[in-house]
Amino acid sequence: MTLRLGTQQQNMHDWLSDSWLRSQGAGLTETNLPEEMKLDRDALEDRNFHHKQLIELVENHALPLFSQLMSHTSSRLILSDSEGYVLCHWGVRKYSDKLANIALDVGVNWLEQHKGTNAIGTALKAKQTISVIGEQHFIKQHRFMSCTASPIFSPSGEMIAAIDITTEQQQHTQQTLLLVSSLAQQVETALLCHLPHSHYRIDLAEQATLIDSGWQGIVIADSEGKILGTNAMAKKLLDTPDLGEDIKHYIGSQWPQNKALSTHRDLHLKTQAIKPNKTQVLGHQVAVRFKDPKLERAWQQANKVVGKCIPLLVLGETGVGKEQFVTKLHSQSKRRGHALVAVNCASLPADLVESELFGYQAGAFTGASRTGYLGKIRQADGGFLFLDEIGEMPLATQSRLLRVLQEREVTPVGSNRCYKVDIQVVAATHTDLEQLVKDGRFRQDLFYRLNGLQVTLPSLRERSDIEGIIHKLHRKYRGAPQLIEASLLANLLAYDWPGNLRELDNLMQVVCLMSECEQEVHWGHLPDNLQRTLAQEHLSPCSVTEPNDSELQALVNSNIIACYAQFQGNVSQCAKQLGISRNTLYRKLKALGIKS
Ligand SMILES: Nc1ncnc2c1ncn2[C@@H]1O[C@H](COP(=O)(O)OP(=O)(O)OP(=O)(O)O)[C@@H](O)[C@H]1O
Repeated sequence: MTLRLGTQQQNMHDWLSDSWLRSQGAGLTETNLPEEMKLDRDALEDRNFHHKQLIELVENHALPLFSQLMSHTSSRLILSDSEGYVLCHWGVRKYSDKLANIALDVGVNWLEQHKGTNAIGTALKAKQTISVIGEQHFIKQHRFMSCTASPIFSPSGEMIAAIDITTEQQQHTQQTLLLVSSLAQQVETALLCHLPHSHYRIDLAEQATLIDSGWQGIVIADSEGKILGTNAMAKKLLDTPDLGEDIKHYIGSQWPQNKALSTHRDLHLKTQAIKPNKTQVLGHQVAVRFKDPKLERAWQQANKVVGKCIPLLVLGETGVGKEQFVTKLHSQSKRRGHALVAVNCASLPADLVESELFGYQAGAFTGASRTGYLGKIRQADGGFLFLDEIGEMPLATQSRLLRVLQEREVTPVGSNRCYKVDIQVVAATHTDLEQLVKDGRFRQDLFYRLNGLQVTLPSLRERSDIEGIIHKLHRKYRGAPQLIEASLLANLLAYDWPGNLRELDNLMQVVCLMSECEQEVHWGHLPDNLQRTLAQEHLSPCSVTEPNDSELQALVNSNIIACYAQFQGNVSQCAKQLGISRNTLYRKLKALGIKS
């Protein structure tokens, strides 16, 4: 705590004047709103993906407390990465619009050199919790707000992010400083507990009353008692133990004891077993990324082949997220330092396909640029060539592409020189390529070339994590915390989603806009067409009682009701117990008149 709050109180004027000097040194002026440095959508998605686990931990460990204490005020909780890019923010929507006017928005960089003295940038620079109140902001237009930010450190001590609370100036209190430090600490503790192979958490303090205070020391150990990580307080109490050392050297050979609470020398100890967690971190990698087993299998398989440069063919209905899947693969691969060049084979003009893909020599044809053109394949050298909608590629181009894939070299249009390329080819389509081959519209030899490994991404209706996705998108688009009406949720879960993630994403964006400032999203917020579709399904004869075997059906119904009661309304557990899908269970419950 002392470390985190640092010396802001004592050296108030030093840090502030230093920061103002740095702002001036960066060429900023107080009266001009600086030009913003903003990530494009894809780059922001990549960063958010990279920090997926951190964002989840902030949502689970910092957001609830923030919402409880601050959600009624004009305030926002903001998370930036260590490079100052805002990744996410939560809180009152109205205030978010006001902050968007000064570009305190996702994807924008708030380092001091871009925005002058401000809590996020200055806390990242100073590596400690900083409050920048009203007039202390360097830029005049920022002075209506007060911000407090604290850096977040990974278990290995690397600064990975900053968490910030921004309020209207008059609403800023000293407690905010304490709150933000505490939120950062909660997230750091959660990161510690998610270390791979973590098995035991040992809390320690000099006084028993401090054990559960949030300011205790924490040591994480594996199943054999080897230390995997510690927080700053544990480092202090145990005199900086080495990672990999046996915890017994520090807290006695009796450990672990049968009882959770114990003492050793002057320390009070509490030992707990950590439940294996699905999202434990492996460096920057997340061991399990997708909750849906089919998608997770596709992801694991795809990762294996892209490491080996084997062509990957990604299949799936339109809107299932094929492009995003490939973007993520690229960002996790060894080739991420090189380009991901996407070619939409459906929208390539037929007469330009060749020059687009293979490039051309200067002056190769009328209208060609004087300097020539490298072409998509050579642009992708060292990286990924993503051939989207491959089923739409004209036959003539298919044979040239085949040659490139076989020879791994390109001859630009109008040239007789070959250029070697090193590319990872990934193709995607929502069409049935094998059928196209049978119909003679797709070359069989090219199909086999592209089909090193084939993965099929599941449609949204097949996915077991659809409820989680609905809530994730709801969190993404809503302003303040908000509920989803249970019957609406049940219907969304039972819907077929022909447009898959694209349709769900658009819908959640619309309903969040329609339900702005309301506490609950309900039917009335749905667009008319979807209301009609869902209502038809709702009224459709989802009969619970089979007419010719009513006794048996009554038994089935009472079994469903008993099971539902036994699991206290937990649909997932109940469906598992009954051996039916969650969607089927929702339909059955609806037909039984039970609100789930
Ligand atoms: N994991 C995800 N979570 C939420 N929304 C997503 C996710 N993946 C994709 N989407 C949404 O679905 C839209 C479609 O994604 P994407 O373009 O990757 O699908 P696709 O399968 O390539 O579609 P098509 O076959 O039509 O080209 C995206 O713009 C995004 O809005």
